[in-house]
Amino acid sequence: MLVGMPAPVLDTLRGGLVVSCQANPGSPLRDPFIIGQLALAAVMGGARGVRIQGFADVEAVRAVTDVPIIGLTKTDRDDTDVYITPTAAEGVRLAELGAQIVALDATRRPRPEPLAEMIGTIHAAGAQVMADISTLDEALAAMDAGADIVGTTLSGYTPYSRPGPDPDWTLLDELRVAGVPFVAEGRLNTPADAARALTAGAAFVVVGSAITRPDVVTGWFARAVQDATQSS
Ligand SMILES: CC(=O)N[C@H](C=O)[C@@H](O)[C@H](O)[C@H](O)COP(=O)(O)O
Repeated sequence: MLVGMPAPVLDTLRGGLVVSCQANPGSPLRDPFIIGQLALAAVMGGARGVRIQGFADVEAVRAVTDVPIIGLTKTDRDDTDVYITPTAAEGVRLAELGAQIVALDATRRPRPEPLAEMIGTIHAAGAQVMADISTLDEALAAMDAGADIVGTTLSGYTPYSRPGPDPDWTLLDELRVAGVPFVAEGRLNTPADAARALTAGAAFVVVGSAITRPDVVTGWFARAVQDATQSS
């Protein structure tokens, strides 16, 4: 059984729902004030924590709520495909702004900084580390490197992991059998998916698009309506 460092903040999330409040580039919701309101609405609905992207949004959300924040950056770089919190400096800044947990890319793709060093630096800044992975091997390596928990966030987003559109239920099973503490995240698009993920062994679940990306959810409905129209 692999066990991360003592995890008081992570423990408060155990068995609960975390809502990812992020807006894609170009979305009319991409504004720190709006992300703060989305976070408040999520907490009102029962979210125990929130997952927030970018310094301005973490700062805005911390100003309006005390719930645990999983912070991350999304940084496009020319030198690597790693884009979720690619450097320790970004992780430290997120911690300074109020993220108790920092999420970072722990895939095996070439990375700008060694994973273990990054995790050590973020721990020293007082935050816990959620390692976003896409395969079991990456999860095991991330725990060896000192991560507190892994997240299935990047399954389907690396060229070698299982593609969507469904959640990667196989990966959840593999993590549970291997005894890796994990968060289920990615394409949990219904309450039944979220409940199933907990039954499958997840410490807690993170849901994003289905709750906080109305543009994406509208697309699901619009396509279904269009398909129905064409087949009638
Ligand atoms: C792959 C990637 O960059 N995922 C991001 C990570 O923070 C977010 O865009 C997702 O919304 C989040 O993981 C939740 O997933 P879903 O929106 O499927 O519930």
